[in-house]
Amino acid sequence: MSWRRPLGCALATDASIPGTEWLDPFLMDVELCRCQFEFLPAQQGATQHSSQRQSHGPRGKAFRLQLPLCKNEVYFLPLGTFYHLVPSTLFPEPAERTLIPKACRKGQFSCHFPVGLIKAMQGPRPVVLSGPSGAGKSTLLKKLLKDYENIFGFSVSHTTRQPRPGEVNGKDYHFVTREDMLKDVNAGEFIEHAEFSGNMYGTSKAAVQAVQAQNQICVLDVDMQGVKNIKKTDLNPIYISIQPPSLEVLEKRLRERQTETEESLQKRLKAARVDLELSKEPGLFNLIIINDNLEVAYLKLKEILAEEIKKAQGPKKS
Ligand SMILES: Nc1nc2c(ncn2[C@@H]2O[C@H](COP(=O)(O)OP(=O)(O)O)[C@@H](O)[C@H]2O)c(=O)[nH]1
Ligand SMILES: Nc1ncnc2c1ncn2[C@@H]1O[C@H](COP(=O)(O)OP(=O)(O)O)[C@@H](O)[C@H]1O
Repeated sequence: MSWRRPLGCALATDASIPGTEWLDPFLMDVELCRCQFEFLPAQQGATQHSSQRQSHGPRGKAFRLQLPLCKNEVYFLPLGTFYHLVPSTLFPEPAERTLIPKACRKGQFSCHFPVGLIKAMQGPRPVVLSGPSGAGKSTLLKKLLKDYENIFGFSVSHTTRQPRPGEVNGKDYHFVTREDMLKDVNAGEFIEHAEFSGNMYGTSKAAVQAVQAQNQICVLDVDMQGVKNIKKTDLNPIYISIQPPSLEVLEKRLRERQTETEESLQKRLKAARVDLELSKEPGLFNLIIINDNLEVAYLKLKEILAEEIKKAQGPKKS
């Protein structure tokens, strides 16, 4: 077989739940944490892979396990007499995925997992890039997406602002009317949304899921309101603020970019002052990068993301 043995782990479940006694309770001496989970039929999942939609033998469809703590799906893998819980990123060919016994497909289970495994299953964390307009977020992001094409994926936001020359609908943004965006916001389709410089911006659930379904590190470019709102979700990203060396430099860059009217430029500068002030809040960002020299800033960005990049690259196939 072409896959590596995943982190060894079996499950201990509540003996009170019928049908789970086959799960091996050998987790006697590992560090444990407890969490609730639920089996969901694959077709109800928001982040299905096409392979999951296939039928997997006489007992029906493959089932995925959605753990509140985990971004990745996980599967049961029978190894000998034990059932091992493994993240889908480590999984072999779809045909080798196992089926979960019928009795376990419904309801809530209480399980014990080794903390290390939970961490492994969480996969790479998303990344939030924030900072004043004109600080260099898009420039750094584009470099990252180019150098790590299959590792990072951009969460394409919605906005009501007009496209700039060269911007592509569906790639840079989903350009929408305020009416449409409000409708979708009210329908609960957004993780967060904000008003910036007279326009609406927002991250849809679908935008993040589209990236995560590819097992890529999801990168979000959001303003300060976005940062605060994402903090209230369970996305658990790494927060990075990209900042200019000074407001004067910021103004110069924005003017030279030639994308703004005098009015929108002034609005951006005003927002930048507030942004820089708010970003001083301790703990708000994991890292603040002063983008003076682009190459130096890019190196710092890669440095803080090194661990996530390694996780996303996954174990070497043997
Ligand atoms: N909250 C939030 N802010 C966003 C989103 N997308 C973009 N922004 C922010 O909106 C602001 C304006 O973006 P944009 O009009 O593209 O101008 P630019 O940042 O100067 O290129 C920037 O601070 C972005 O980080 C989003 O989905 N949510
Ligand atoms: N380190 C830098 N030195 C000089 N110019 C820069 C640097 N970083 C970005 N720029 C330029 O500044 C402008 C604003 O950068 P951009 O990436 O569009 O910012 P943001 O996405 O944060 O609004 C762009 O014209 C970009 O080419």
